[in-house]
Amino acid sequence: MPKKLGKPPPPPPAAAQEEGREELFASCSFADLGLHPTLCAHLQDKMGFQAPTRIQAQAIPVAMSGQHMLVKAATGTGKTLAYLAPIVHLLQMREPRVDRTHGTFALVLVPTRELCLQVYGIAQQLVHRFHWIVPGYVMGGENRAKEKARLRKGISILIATPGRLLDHLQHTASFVYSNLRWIVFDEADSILELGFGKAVEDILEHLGSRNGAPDQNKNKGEHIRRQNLLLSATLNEKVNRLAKISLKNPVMIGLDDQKKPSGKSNMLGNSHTSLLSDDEEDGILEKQNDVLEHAVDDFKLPAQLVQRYVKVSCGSRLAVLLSILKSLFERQISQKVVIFLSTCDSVDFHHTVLSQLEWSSGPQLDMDKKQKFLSCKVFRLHGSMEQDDRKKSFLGFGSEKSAILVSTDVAARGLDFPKVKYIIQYDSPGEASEYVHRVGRTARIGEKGEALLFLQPIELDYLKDLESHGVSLTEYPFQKVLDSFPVNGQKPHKRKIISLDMHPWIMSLQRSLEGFVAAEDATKKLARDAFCSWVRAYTAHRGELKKIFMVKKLHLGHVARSFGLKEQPSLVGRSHQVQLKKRKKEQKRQQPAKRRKLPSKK
Ligand SMILES: Nc1ncnc2c1ncn2[C@@H]1O[C@H](COP(=O)(O)OP(=O)(O)OP(=O)(O)O)[C@@H](O)[C@H]1O
Repeated sequence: MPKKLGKPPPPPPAAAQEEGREELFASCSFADLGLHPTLCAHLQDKMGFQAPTRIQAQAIPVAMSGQHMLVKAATGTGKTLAYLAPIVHLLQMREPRVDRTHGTFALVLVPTRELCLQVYGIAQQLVHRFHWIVPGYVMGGENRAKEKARLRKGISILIATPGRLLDHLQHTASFVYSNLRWIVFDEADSILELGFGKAVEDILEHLGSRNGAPDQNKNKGEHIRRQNLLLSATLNEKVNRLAKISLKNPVMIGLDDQKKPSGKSNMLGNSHTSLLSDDEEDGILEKQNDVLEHAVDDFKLPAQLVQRYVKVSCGSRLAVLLSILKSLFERQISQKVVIFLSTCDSVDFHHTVLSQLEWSSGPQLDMDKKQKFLSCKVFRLHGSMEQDDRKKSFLGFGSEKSAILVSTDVAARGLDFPKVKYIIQYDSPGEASEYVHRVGRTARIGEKGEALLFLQPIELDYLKDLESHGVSLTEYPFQKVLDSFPVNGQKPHKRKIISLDMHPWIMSLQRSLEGFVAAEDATKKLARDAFCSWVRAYTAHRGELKKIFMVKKLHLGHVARSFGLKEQPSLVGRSHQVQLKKRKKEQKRQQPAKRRKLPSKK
C-alpha cells in the first residue's frame, strides 16, 4: 500500500529533535482517549504508534462526542488518524453489527486521487481486526462499472474524490447512504481551490447534510445524527462558506488563540477534555454559528524544518538545479527529493532531463567517458498522466529508498511519502498556503527535513509575502556548492567570485544541456512545450502576486535557456500556439460529447 505499512517505532530521537517531538506528542495514551483496546493494541503493535499526537489527543475525543469539528494543524501531525480512528472505534461497537448491506456510514472527501489511495490504505490498516467494517474508494480515472459493483456490495467507509462521488450519487441507484453518519473533508481548502465547490454543494444537497436541507431520514422514522469534520493545515476564507453550510456549532481545534472566546473552561464542559493538559486544551475552541470570521492565514510549519531560498538568474536555473541535485546525492547516496514544477509539460521535460542527461566531467574531448549526470531513479507525477502510470509513480516513489519525484502540485496535498528529506520548489508556488503544503511533504511527524525555494532576483519580494504569513527563509550558500565542483576534470584551487552565468561549471553544464535538448526532435518538442506552458503559468499568478511574478519583467531568451533551448522564444511560442489549436481541434473531432465538466487538472 502507499502508506508506510507496519511502520516501526521511530528511532531514538537526536537531542535536536527531542524538543520538537515533545511538542508533537501528547502526554496521554490512545487508551486514555477512550479508543477500543483492540484498536489501541493495533495502533501500537502493528502501526508503531506509541502515543497520540497532540492534535489527535484534541480531536479524537471531540470526534467521538458526535460534535461537528474544524481542525487546523501543521502538515505531518497525524490528522488522518485523528478522524479515522474515532470512526473505526464507533463503527466497531455499533449494534447491530455493521454489515455491508447497511451501505456507507462514513464518507471521506479528498482533493486528489493519490490522497484517496493513501487514506484508503490507512483505513484498511485500521479495520484489520474488525473485518466486518469494509473500506473502499471511488475516484476519477477508475472504472465506473467496477466501482458501481463495489458500491452495490456495500462500503462502510468510503474515500472519494468529489467529481466521481457526485457521479455515483446521481447515477448509481444501488449506492446505499441512508445510514451515513460522518462526512469528512480532508484538505478542505484544497477541495474548494481545485474548483470542486459546486460539486461539494451538490453532494451535501444529495446527502441532506447541508444546513437547512431536509433530513431524508426523518421520513423513515430513523434518527441518524450527522457529524461533519473539516481538516487542513491551512484554512482560509474559502472554507468559511463550506463550514457555514455544513457545520453546526463546530468545535474548532488548532485555530489561533486570539479568537478564543472568554470563559473557555465553561464552554468546554465535556468530560473528555479533562484528559488533556492545559496546553492541549488550549487548542480547542467551541463556537456558535460564526464559524470562521476572518481568514485564518498565518501558518504553522514543523519546527524542525530548515527553509532556504536560492537566488538564481533565469538562464542558469536548470544548470543550478542539476548542480544542487548532484551535490545532494554526492553528500548522501540515499536521498529522497521532491521537486515541484508549475505545469504538466514542464514535469515531462524535466523528468526527461533528470533521468537521461549524460555528460563527461573530464576534458571536453573525452566523449566516450560519458555517464549519467544523476544516477538515481526519477519519477514523475501530474494530472495529465494515464491513471496506471500515475499509480505506478505514486507507489514507486513511495517504496524507493533513494529517488527524485518531479511533480506538479498534485503531490502537494496530504501525500505522506516516507523518508522525503528534501523539497525543492523550482517553480514558485504562488499562494503561501501552497508553499506550506509543498514543504510539508518533508519533516513529517517530527523527522528532519529541508526545503529550498528557487527565486530569480526579480522575484525576491515573494520572501516578504511569505514573511507576512509567518514563514521566513534564509539564503542557501550555492557559491560553496559551485566551488566544490571540478572544472575540466580539475578540482578548483581558489576561485575568484564571478557571476553565476559565467562560472565555468555552469557554462559547461549549460552546453551539455543544450546539446542534449538539440540532439533529438522529441526532446526539443518537450522543451518547447514546457517553455510555453511555463510562461502561461507565470502569467496566471493571482492578486498581489501578479506584482511580483510579472511576465513582462522576464527575459524570454533566458527563460528558453532554462529549458536548454537556443531558439528565439517568440518563434517557439507562436509555433506552439498553432500546434495547440490544431491539437484541440483534433481532440474535439475525436471526442463527441463529454459527460460532465470537471475542474481543470494540475
Ligand atoms: N500517533 C502517531 N505516532 C507516530 N506516527 C504517527 C502517529 N499518527 C500518525 N503518524 C504518522 O505520521 C505521518 C503523518 O500523518 P498524516 O499523513 O495523517 O499527517 P497530516 O497531518 O494529515 O499531514 P498533511 O497536512 O500533510 O496531510 C504518517 O506517516 C502517519 O503514519
